[in-house]
Amino acid sequence: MAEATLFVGLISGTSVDGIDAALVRFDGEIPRLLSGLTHPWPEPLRQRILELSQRADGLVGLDDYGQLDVAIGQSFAAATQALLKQAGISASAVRAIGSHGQTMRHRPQGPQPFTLQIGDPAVIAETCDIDVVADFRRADVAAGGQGAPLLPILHARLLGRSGCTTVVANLGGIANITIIHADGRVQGFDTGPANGLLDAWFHRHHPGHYDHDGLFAASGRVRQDLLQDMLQDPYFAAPPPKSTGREYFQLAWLERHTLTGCSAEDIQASLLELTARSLGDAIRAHAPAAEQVWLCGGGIHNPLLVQRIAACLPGISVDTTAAAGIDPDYIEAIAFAWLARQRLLGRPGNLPQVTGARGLRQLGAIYPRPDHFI
Ligand SMILES: Nc1ncnc2c1ncn2[C@@H]1O[C@H](COP(=O)(O)OP(=O)(O)OP(=O)(O)O)[C@@H](O)[C@H]1O
Ligand SMILES: CC(=O)N[C@H]1[C@@H]2OC[C@@H](O2)[C@@H](O)[C@@H]1O[C@H](C)C(=O)O
Repeated sequence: MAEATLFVGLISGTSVDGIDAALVRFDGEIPRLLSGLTHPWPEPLRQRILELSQRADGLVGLDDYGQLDVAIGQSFAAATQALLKQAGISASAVRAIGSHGQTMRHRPQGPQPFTLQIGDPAVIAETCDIDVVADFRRADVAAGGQGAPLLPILHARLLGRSGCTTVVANLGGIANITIIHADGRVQGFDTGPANGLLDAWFHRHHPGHYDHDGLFAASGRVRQDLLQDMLQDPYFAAPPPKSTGREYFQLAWLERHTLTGCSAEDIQASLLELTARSLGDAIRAHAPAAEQVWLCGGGIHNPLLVQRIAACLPGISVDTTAAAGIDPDYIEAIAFAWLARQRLLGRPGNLPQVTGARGLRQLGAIYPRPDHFI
């Protein structure tokens, strides 16, 4: 029997801007995006996620936690149904859904390291009548890894070019890079904050979720004293493997620096420059031979951010992955479809040299659809 080739990938990232859903067909090993959409969060649910995922004390009642897990699962199911309707595809044509869920906490260090992605996969399987693979990060963390970033393995397969050092930079809530060295070696880590901090500062001063086209940042000027102070954070110079999240790079982090005398727009400009500088510094330090940088993630729609990143990387060609035929807005959702397929085929999904895990691991747990006994 021919192998079923349609998969759905779902993720809500650290920007919590919406649920990205991708319908993916595999031509052999290569995933092709057939249809994609970003399903909006109900606003109260989005606010709740943002509040809890950044709360320093992490306090949440068990009832609250359980309900949030189910509510997020219901929204992920609704995203899938909207995607299949848009594509004119029935649930029975889809082999499986790979659901990343919503990251609420990421603490891969310490005596009990953990990473927490929620959005009840059983609810998604039951509602959509499709097998679900979820909880992709835990096995890597249990094996001593960071559990993130997970995309480097796919970035390397899709965008690696032998003889050319290539970097893929994702501008999400957090920024992360994959380095594919000319000899094929792959590295990857989170470089620091991106849209999460930009969105939070913007939203404190304006209605709306983000600084559209970077106009607010463009109206301010970069405060070098503040920028240099922020760049002193030990995260930036720490060696990989490393990963971070919104529980660290958030407004409380910004407010630990001296902001007196800085206007709101100066701080927006300085945060944007921090994103560009920390990314550029990481690329120059870890990929000095880089010739090509491919950008993806929501930050590519911020022209000022893209311009500042290119300015931090003189002599390197900087383009979005669209120029390589990969939709920069859906590469993460495509990756979770790909990871679900890896799991069903019994293949590993992590790259130990990236995450620091003790070895290759199958990632994700399977939640079968109602009539599927396996
Ligand atoms: N026109 C625009 N101008 C400025 N910023 C934009 C624009 N469009 C999108 N963005 C930014 O992109 C963000 C969404 O990015 P993205 O969807 O990659 O985040 P994410 O999936 O949560 O990220 P990740 O999981 O990688 O952390 C928005 O919150 C916003 O900051
Ligand atoms: C714990 C977690 O959700 N990490 C995300 C986050 O968003 C960007 C960056 O930080 C990256 O490390 C990761 O997401 C992508 C999908 C990854 O694992 O490659």
